[in-house]
Amino acid sequence: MEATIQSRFTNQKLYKVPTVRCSATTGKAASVFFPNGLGSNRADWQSMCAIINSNSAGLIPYNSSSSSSGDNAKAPMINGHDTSATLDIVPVPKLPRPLSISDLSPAPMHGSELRVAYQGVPGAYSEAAAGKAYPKCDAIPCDQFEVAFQAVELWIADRAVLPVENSLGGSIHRNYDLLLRHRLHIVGEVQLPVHHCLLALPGVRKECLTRVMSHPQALAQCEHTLTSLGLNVAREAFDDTAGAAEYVATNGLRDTAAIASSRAAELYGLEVLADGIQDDSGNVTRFVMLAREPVVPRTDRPFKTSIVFAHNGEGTSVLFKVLAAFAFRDISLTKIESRPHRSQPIRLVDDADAGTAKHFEYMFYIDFQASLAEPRAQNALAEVQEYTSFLRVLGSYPMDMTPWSSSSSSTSASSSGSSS
Ligand SMILES: O=C(O)C(=O)C[C@]1(C(=O)O)C=C[C@@H](O)C=C1
Repeated sequence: MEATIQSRFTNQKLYKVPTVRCSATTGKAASVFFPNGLGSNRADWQSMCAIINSNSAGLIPYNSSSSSSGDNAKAPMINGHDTSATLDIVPVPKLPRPLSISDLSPAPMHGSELRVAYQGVPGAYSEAAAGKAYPKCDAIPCDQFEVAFQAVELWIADRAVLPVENSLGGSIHRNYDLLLRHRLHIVGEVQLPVHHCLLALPGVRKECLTRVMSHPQALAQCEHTLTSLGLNVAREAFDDTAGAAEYVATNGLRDTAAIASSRAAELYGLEVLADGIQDDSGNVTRFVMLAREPVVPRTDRPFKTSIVFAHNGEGTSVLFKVLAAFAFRDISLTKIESRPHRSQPIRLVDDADAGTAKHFEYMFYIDFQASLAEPRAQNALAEVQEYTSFLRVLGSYPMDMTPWSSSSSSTSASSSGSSS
């Protein structure tokens, strides 16, 4: 398991192919027991989560031996551009280097501040989200989502803050899949207004640009604006927005712009060619906070609960029954997402006359607006369990109730009041 994509000494990306190895699913059924009336103390709650997680762990173990493609990697030659042709190299200040898989030895770093892992380099929106969730935290950059999960599991970090959905681009599927494969608990959420800028080296004009680099979500969030700015540029995916800015700066690329935050422009010495280039001024990304221990659910403030379940191929009726279990108890759903069932992606149905039908199998993720301390939520889940072959509670946590303001800066670190 090796992933050297960042030089330890120069803070510059080298981009050998990352080889993160993640788990596969086994597909065995698991059961979950919901006592009628959950105890209110931490011990009860933790033992309940342990039951849930031991069941889900049996179904979908996390191990590091099977393969996955990992996050994007890049070679120094991109779309025929020789990135070694460095012209005006802007001096980039020494910033914390993102954690790599190779850094993940379980030696805890002790300190008084909460250590919060995020994916990306300083200046990424995820760093701002970490600051919003935990205002005085020590934010730890990680080069992949997977590494942020492992940093918490191995006690290198106390929390991870990871994006799960964006108002324009939709769900960040990789993190849904990783939530299932790891055993961390969702302990909170923050919603971050995302305000993108077009950044280039000082003196570069828009007309000189042939390429724009950024995180795929950021490229998608600015698609129409790029066209309306008259930019006829190739879009190039990068691991994170600030990483793209750093790459443009350290390689002196005068034909390439990055889409990133104004903080990234300051950090990497780039100029803002255009400000607020997201296609919708209300562009917002929702992040979840992850921890090794769950929070004790409460009823004195708005809570959300996130679950994931699978069923044994009885068509749409199961989904209907699950939704009804919430609807009849007046519990609002705030999100529903489906992902391929990794251990059983396809179900074959033989029909003597018509041949073999191939149905896709899914994992369903649901967020609902209730605390697991509420009997109506416990009863709904007890009912859901009857219809499903696998059920796991990912977390029951305080909702982000920050007053909505689409214009507030994504890089300001105001408290959401939802820290756990
Ligand atoms: O690249 C970054 O700066 C990130 O923090 C990642 C990310 C994402 O994954 O969606 C976060 C917020 C924005 O939606 C764009 C990119």
